[in-house]
Parts: sequence; C-alpha cells; structure tokens
Amino acid sequence: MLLGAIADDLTGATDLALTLSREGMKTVQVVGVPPAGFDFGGADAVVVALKSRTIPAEQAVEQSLQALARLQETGARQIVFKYCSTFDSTAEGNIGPVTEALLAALKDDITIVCPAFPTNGRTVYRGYLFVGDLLLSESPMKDHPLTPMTDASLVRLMQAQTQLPVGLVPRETVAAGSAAILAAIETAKAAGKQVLVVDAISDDDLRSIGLAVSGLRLITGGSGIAIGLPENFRRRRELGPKGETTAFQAPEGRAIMLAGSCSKATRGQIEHAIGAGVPAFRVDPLAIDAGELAPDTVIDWAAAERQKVPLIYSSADPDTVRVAQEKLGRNRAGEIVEHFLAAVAAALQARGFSRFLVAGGETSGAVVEALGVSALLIGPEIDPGVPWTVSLGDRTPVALALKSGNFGSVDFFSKACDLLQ
Ligand SMILES: Nc1ncnc2c1ncn2[C@@H]1O[C@H](COP(=O)(O)OP(=O)(O)OP(=O)(O)O)[C@@H](O)[C@H]1O
Ligand SMILES: O=C(O)[C@@H](O)C(=O)CO
Repeated sequence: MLLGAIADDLTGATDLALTLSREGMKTVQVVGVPPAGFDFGGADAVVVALKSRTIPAEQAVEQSLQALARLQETGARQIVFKYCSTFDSTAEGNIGPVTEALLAALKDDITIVCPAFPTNGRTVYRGYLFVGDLLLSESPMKDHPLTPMTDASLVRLMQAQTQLPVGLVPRETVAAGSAAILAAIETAKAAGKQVLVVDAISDDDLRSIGLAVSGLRLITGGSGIAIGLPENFRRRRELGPKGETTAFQAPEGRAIMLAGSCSKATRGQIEHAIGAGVPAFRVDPLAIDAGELAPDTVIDWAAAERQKVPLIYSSADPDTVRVAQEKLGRNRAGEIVEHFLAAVAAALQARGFSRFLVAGGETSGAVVEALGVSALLIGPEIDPGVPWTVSLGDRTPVALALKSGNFGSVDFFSKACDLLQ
C-alpha cells in the first residue's frame, strides 16, 4: 500500500476514493477503522471512512489516530486527511485538532490545507474559500444544519481550531509551479509555520501542489488535493501506469433513494425528481419525535411502490430546519433523522432491496452502518465526486451511491438509476 487516507465522513471518503482510482490507484474504501489483519486485496490506496466531522474533537482525534495506526501497519507511505471541500467544521474542530494530532503522530513539521475542488466550483484564492462565485460564508453553507460556515478565510478558520501557526502560500507562488511551491513550504517551515493554506483555482494548480508535497508525510484537504499524488508514486516507479479499472457489477434488485441532506443542491434534486413523477415521502423529525411517524409506515409505503424507484427524504429548507432544531436541539434533530433513515434502509434491505442512493454524508454514514457494510469497491462516476460503489465482504452485496450533499447535477437521482439499468 502506498497511500493511506482518513476521511471525516463517508461521502467524502467515496469522493476521494473516486479521485484516486481515476488517477490509476487500485483503491479500497473501508467503513470505520478496519480490524488488524484486514485484507485490502493488494490495494495501492486505502481510504478509511470515519464519521468524525461533528463528533466531539477528542473522539475525532482518537479515531483518526487509530485509523492512522492501521494504515501505517499496512505500509502507507503518505497520509491524506480528507475533509469537506467546504471546510465543514466548527470553532472546536474537528479539522484543526485532527491535523495537529496526525502531524505529531507522523513526526513531521509541516502540512498543507487545501480544500479546493475546482470541478465542483470550490476554489481557494488568497486563503479565501469560494463556492462557485460566492465566498463560502455567503454560500448556502452558511445555513448548514450541523456546521454553518460563516467565515471564508481558511487561515482564520484553521487558526481558530489549532495551536499550530498557520500560514499561506498564495496563488502567484502556486502558478509559478511546484519548485516555487516547495520553496515556499521550506521558507514557511524555517519561519516556524506548521500549517499552510495553499491557494488553488484549477486542476493544474492541484497537480503542481501534488508534486511539491511529495515529501510531506501528511497532506490535508478535499478530494482535489489527491489529483496530483498518485503521479509521485509513478515517478518513483512504485505505481504502474494507469490501467484498466476493476470490473464493476451491481447486484440486481430493487432500489431506494434516501435523502437527509438539507443542502440547496439536494433540495433542488428532490424537487426535480418529484416534478418528474418520482413517488416521494417526506419525513419530519418533529413528527418522528412526537411518535406520529414510525419507520414501519415508510417501509410499507416504499415496499408497495413497485413502478418507480421511491424517494424518502427529510431534506428541508433552512427555516424548517431551524424550527426543528429549536425544539429538538441541533444534534438531536440530526440524530433522529439519521436513525430513522438508517432503520428504514436496514428494513428494506431485509425485504430484498439491494441498491441504495443516499444523499448526505452523515446520513450515508448512518445508512451504511445499518446495512452492515464494511468496505466498498469504487465503480462508475455518476457525477464529479460521486461514483456507484458495491459493498465488499461476506454479506450479500449491495450497490451504494453515496452523494455528498452539495454534489450532483439537478437530475442526479434519475441519472444514477439509469446508469445501473
Ligand atoms: N428536516 C431536518 N431537520 C433537522 N435536521 C435535519 C433534517 N433533515 C436532515 N437533518 C440532518 O441534517 C444533517 C445533514 O447532514 P448530511 O451530512 O447528511 O448532509 P450534508 O451535510 O448536506 O452532506 P455532506 O456532509 O455530504 O456535505 C443530518 O444530520 C440530518 O439528519
Ligand atoms: O469534499 C466534499 O465536498 C465532499 O467530499 C464531502 O466531504 C461532503 O461531505
């Protein structure tokens, strides 16, 4: 194994695993820290998907260090800490504390922060994170149910979460190429900086950064930062040329769509699907909490919908989410929905459903855990950052499309279903 990655949520892990496999690394994604001796099937890269984005910082650190230990045991030469391309976090973390702990455990002096994912509109300029044409703090991320992002300065955001001194490598340096970036890293290191936000506005920038950081033990960022990393191993003749991708076979069977993401993109995709005649059931955390809606009602409804792939969603606009959170508390509202959708998924699996499309990272984490999936093989790309995957292991395989909340075109759901026809 050459590259080990630790992702703070499941859809983010899948996004990264897709990037690495597209760049020619045989990549396996595992759900949670794998047991000692886990067979990674000769993978070049292993991505450990945690669900650590919004848990208490000390737990996120503990889990990330466990994942690191397993990846090191398996031979990883370089570690990527993958977080969201919109830097989803709070003032307490968990990006800062996890970065700090991984850097210390890897005994290195410096790392980079680069959430840029230009294909999906995430760019970093002068240390400010943009989502499309908007600063992060003006984008729909300001209304995220769990991690509202109200500042766009990555230097400020990161410095609020870590004791390590944070610096910036500006675009001019990045545009000058990998030697200039490497020189900037060395200069910053000599000046005592330990975390460097690096500007990137294009995939070319990301490839230059990838080359420049080939000697760092820890890289942190979105999936974009991985674009240039496989080539470093190829240059050192540790990785073969980009070859055939592993054959992908989705299990036959019924499909279900589950959405817990409240992102603008997911809400648009739901509206589009309903407009196209998809049977849809909206679940409301307040109704669940009041005992007015039980999983069985939704399970029976979905099982009876035989004509089209049904959609079950809790996704709601920011005002509706706010009302639920005021009554239930932010985390409890989220947990109620996650448990509900996970219970529905597990019951439908027991009734023979074998294809699951899930929108939202936290939601996907809950669903995948309920389905008992421990590892995933990456299949065809549906939209940038979102592949179909198939579960690996002893249990009957299921196909999973785990969509990051903000990813995917407006017709994502029908596109995903059609791809497996
Ligand atoms: N109607 C609702 N009211 C309150 N909270 C909700 C509601 N619907 C969903 N949630 C919660 O909002 C959170 C959404 O997070 P999730 O990670 O699933 O989506 P996302 O953040 O849009 O996706 P990603 O992390 O991939 O960007 C979950 O905890 C979910 O349970
Ligand atoms: O980087 C992203 O935007 C996604 O992979 C993600 O992490 C969403 O949860």
